[in-house]
Amino acid sequence: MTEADFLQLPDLAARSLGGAVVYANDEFFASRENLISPGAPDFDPSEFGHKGKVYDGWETRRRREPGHDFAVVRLGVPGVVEGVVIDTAWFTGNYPPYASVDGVNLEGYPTYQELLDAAWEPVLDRVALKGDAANAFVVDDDRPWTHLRLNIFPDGGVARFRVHGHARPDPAFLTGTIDLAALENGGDVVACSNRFYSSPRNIIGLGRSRHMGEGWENARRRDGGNDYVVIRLAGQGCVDHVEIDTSYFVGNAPGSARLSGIPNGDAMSDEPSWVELVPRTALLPDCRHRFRVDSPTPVEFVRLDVYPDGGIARLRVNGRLI
Ligand SMILES: NC(=O)NC(NC(N)=O)C(=O)[O-]
Repeated sequence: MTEADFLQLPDLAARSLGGAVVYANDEFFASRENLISPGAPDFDPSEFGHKGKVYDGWETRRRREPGHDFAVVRLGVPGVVEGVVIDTAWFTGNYPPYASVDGVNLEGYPTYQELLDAAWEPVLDRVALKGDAANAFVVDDDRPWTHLRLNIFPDGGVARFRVHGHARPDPAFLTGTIDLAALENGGDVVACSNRFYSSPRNIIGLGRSRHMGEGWENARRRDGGNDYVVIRLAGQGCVDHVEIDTSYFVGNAPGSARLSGIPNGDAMSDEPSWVELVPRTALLPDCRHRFRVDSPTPVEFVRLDVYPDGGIARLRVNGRLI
């Protein structure tokens, strides 16, 4: 996989997916939690605090003894890592010259002490970093991890740590009726007609959106066609009921929408065999719509068509894996 490819995959460490930075051996200058903050890091050249220059990142003190610094990240959902970004934005005279990444796959809810004592495995061997740069590295390892350890050599500051890959949720929690499309359950967006304002992946994220920017918003369409998003479900499943949520899309909700499924897994085929899950139905602005689905055919992909364009806050595809 190339850097361009892995950057398209979800960030498994993102706070919005339940990721957390659970430990750092030192965070004298700047807090470890900033590593997984959303968006690009801020920088105000005039801002100083009691401990020095304020950075939107994780920054350790200058080391005066041998060793190196590290931070431990719990992934929001366990997963296979295809690439990491160690972003040293704004760290120039104080970035770490080298970094490496280790992983561990632990059941349950390990304490930080259990994490420190865990048998970590190398995920990314020691690499050279550039200062003030989004250092991207492809990872070639198909083992799933629950936690990653970012090691910096010997010390310094990292603004953001992004962990791109495929979710591999615990199958023990994929029983009964679940949201087959949810990112946390292993669903993901595989195609989308237009992602001009915001990512279509938002519609399968955790929880409800809090404003328009947390949904999927395409551009105004001027060509007579319609916008769509295709989602690979957690696996083959029978759909019971769906939710199409236009919350916060008031002047820019779709006029109507349709949900179809593809049973054979060939979403990219020119002639997939479509199953109608929700026929084309008028939508209201700023409204959670729920629809019962009456189709016995299991599907592996769903396609949401919006007519002609417009924003969607969330799509929930509730059903049972077969
Ligand atoms: N100007 C700095 O950034 N200095 C120091 N860092 C902070 N945060 O003040 C340092 O030693 O790296």
